[in-house]
Amino acid sequence: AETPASVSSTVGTARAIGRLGTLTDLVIQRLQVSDEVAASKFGTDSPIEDPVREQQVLDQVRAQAIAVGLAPDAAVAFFRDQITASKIVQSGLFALWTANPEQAPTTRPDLTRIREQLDRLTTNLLAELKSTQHLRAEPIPCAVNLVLANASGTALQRLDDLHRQALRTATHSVCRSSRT
Ligand SMILES: O=C(O)C(=O)C[C@]1(C(=O)O)C=C[C@@H](O)C=C1
Repeated sequence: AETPASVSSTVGTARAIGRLGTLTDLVIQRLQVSDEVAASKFGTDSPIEDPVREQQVLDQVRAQAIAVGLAPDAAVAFFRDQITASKIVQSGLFALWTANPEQAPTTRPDLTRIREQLDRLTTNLLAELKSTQHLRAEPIPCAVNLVLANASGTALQRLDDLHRQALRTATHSVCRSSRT
């Protein structure tokens, strides 16, 4: 039988299953970073929605998509979903922390640092969109792999209802976003 230590180290390195596993892991990481974004803003004057930053993210996506040979409009659409999903997580956590102040974060992470993390995830997500583009153009294999990756990623990362809902929003166009 495995000891608790080996179980937790297995979980720590566990990866979502299948050909969309890495993409799904990166999408989940971005949602988990959104918890940090929420913690950086909660109890401050900074609103969840920052249209100027959103435009910066999407401009960066468009430029990098062209550079790696992805259809820029499809890449931008995928990242609009990632931003929507981030706002779902942030609003859900704000509501939770407002109703249950004892669960609110006690330290406030630096948003500039967190955005650097998000920028690195943008690059990694675009690379993964590129390396899955042929699979994503095939509707049935894509759908099968997406279900597998989402189910395994949800279980391995023990996502709660809020993050599951965000994951669905974040991945709903994965099997269409390879269109040129
Ligand atoms: O950078 C932020 O302030 C975030 O909240 C993250 C993020 C994103 O997902 O990239 C989400 C919502 C904001 O409108 C801008 C950007």
